[in-house]
Amino acid sequence: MAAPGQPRCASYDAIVIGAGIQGSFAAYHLARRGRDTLLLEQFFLPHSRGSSHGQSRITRSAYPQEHYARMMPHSFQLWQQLEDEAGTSLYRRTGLVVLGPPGDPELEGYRHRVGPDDVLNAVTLAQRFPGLRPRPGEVTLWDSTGGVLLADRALRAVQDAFRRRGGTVCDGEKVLRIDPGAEITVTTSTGMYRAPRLIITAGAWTNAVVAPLGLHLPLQPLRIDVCYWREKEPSSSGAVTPCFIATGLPYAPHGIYGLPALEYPGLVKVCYHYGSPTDPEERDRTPPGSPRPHVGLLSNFISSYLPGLEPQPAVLESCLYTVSPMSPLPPRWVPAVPQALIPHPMVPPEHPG
Ligand SMILES: Cc1cc2nc3c(=O)[nH]c(=O)nc-3n(C[C@H](O)[C@H](O)[C@H](O)COP(=O)(O)OP(=O)(O)OC[C@H]3O[C@@H](n4cnc5c(N)ncnc54)[C@H](O)[C@@H]3O)c2cc1C
Ligand SMILES: O=C(O)[C@@H]1CCCC=N1
Repeated sequence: MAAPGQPRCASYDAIVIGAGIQGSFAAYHLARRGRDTLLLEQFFLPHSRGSSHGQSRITRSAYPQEHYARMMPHSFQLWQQLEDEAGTSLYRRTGLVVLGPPGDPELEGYRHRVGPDDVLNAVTLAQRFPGLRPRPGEVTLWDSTGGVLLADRALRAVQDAFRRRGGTVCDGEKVLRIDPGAEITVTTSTGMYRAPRLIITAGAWTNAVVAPLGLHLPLQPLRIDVCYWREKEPSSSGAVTPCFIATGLPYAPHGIYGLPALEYPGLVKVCYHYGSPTDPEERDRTPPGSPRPHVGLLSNFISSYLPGLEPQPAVLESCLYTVSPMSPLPPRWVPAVPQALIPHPMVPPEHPG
């Protein structure tokens, strides 16, 4: 224990910066492999300042991106593993409808991820998702593995499982400095820690964390309007609609997605899959009356595709995306991360058998 007034300096096998879903799972899997791990978080947990808060996220198999699609079988196994360990359900299988104009590149990216029987005709769509009204000629695809991850519950579950496996969570501790070396030293607002391995999962604050190391990654934090829309007629009790993703909309080039009413009874979450550039520290400092252009395009969409919802949001919350350049990074791009920051070869991931 450090002398009074001096920061304590504890040593670990690994340190993870940022207790969002990425860092919390990284720490949990390190602890599963017997690594003595410290998970550092600047805000007291739980918090709603980053990207992982809220009740719901979509998960699915049908990603146009090959690397995501390839990960998903193992991802579903890992979710099941955590549900079994935590003794709670984290994934609600609702099915997912992807809709868009024939020939839309993103829709075609989905098409070859689903089977021929998963191209829905109007009758089948009406049975599975009665409130959704595609435009004439639009294609609707079905991903039966699509569903809702209970995000807040998942975050608690993985952090609790990490602690149960001997992991240390220090929240309300902001990382101020990283000194690379064979033993990396991490200095926070109240302590100093050392480990041979460091994982940085700081989300929208990543560049603020790595800047003192002379690093700047091409990342752009975005403020996301999280919108919930009231059902004009309460859906029959217990009825859970599928999730959906709408692509190829000229007025919404990044796509629109929706999840069934979960967080707030009678309110359906429908959001635009993009946002406004922001500083993570300024996300909620939008002057009253600031324009929210994405809410307007969502109202337009809802009036046409989801006429059972009131076309004005009943609840408006905020979240953060951190996006990298839309175009694939040139092959030569490798972050010039000091060697000391690159984790030593760890125990290979458990065979995803
Ligand atoms: C509205 C919205 C909807 C989404 N929908 C989906 C979806 O349906 N499906 C899906 O797969 N994904 C979805 N996502 C994306 C997903 O939520 C994010 O990719 C994920 O939550 C990112 O997690 P993270 O841990 O990287 O970031 P974060 O959750 O932001 O975690 C980073 C953490 O690092 C901490 N931190 C930063 N700096 C420091 C520091 N100096 N010291 C200590 N701690 C620090 C922060 O406080 C934060 O807690 C959505 C995101 C949003 C915002
Ligand atoms: O990729 C997904 O499934 C989701 C869709 C909603 C917003 C973010 N990601």
